[in-house]
Amino acid sequence: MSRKKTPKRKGASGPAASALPAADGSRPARPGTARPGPQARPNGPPQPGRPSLGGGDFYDVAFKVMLVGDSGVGKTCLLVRFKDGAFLAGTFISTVGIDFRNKVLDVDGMKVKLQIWDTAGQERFRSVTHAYYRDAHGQWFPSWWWWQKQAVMALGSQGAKDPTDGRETAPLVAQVECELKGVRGPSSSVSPTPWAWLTEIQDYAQHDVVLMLLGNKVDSAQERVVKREDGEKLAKEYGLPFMETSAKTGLNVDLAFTAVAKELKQRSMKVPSEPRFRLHDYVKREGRGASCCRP
Ligand SMILES: Nc1nc2c(ncn2[C@@H]2O[C@H](COP(=O)(O)OP(=O)(O)OP(=O)(O)O)[C@@H](O)[C@H]2O)c(=O)[nH]1
Ligand SMILES: [Mg+2]
Repeated sequence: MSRKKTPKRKGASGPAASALPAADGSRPARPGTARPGPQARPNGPPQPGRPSLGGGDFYDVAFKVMLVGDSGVGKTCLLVRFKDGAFLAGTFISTVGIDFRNKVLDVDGMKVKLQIWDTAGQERFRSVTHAYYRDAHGQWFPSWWWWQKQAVMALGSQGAKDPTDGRETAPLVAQVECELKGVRGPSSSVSPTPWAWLTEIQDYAQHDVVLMLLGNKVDSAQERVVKREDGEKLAKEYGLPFMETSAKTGLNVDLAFTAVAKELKQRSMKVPSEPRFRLHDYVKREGRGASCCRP
């Protein structure tokens, strides 16, 4: 789906590959600095005990999480809310290429590092995102603690208008319904077009990827066009856990990432004595309704 009036960063005509972080999470080398080769571990040579993020932030296990969805649905804002507890209000600056942030969570007494990749929703960056799905398998790091499992959080918007600047967007449910029915809408920026993300995840992500569907921007009752029940119904058709979130108010943001971290940890650890964690039940039980958290 194309977007109207998206301010572009100066000189950004496509993915600037040299400026993008490597799929293993390392940043491009500055001039005059050496870049670790693909076999280097992100935290240096293997050490007994817990690896560190560099700033004394130790963790037991690390996973890669990707945020995908159309441009403007709020991926960057969701990540900033989760990482820094803040909301990026004001002018919408569309992500160019891809970026990531790390956050370590305490999950049932274990330090779980999530390396969260914020992808660009714009069509012209699609091939960049595809490459990062593939590298999320972690073939570069044949280590037992690194990149064992992958998660993708697919975002849509529950509103028809961007409450920040009033631009129109096709809401999540309309778009996904188009995909379910195989309908191809007219190529207008507001008409729903098939939601290509689930097909893309099937094609490019790990076969046992942890998936979650998020309906973002539920903070504005006036702008909402998708009822929560409709989002839930749709997610059920795909067999996906579903949560409504708001990067603006913080509604369900920590919860969504925690749920994904719990599922990833359980799938990779398989501690027989631990009760089985059920992602669907957890989000259903713990998720809060939009009316609880007005800004
Ligand atoms: N009201 C409201 N606005 C939001 C929310 N999340 C994001 N926005 C606004 O929506 C616009 C787009 O947000 P971004 O996070 O930059 O969107 P994105 O999905 O990263 O877009 P791309 O980088 O182009 O893929 C910005 O103007 C945000 O302020 C939300 O939960 N509520
Ligand atoms: Mg973005």
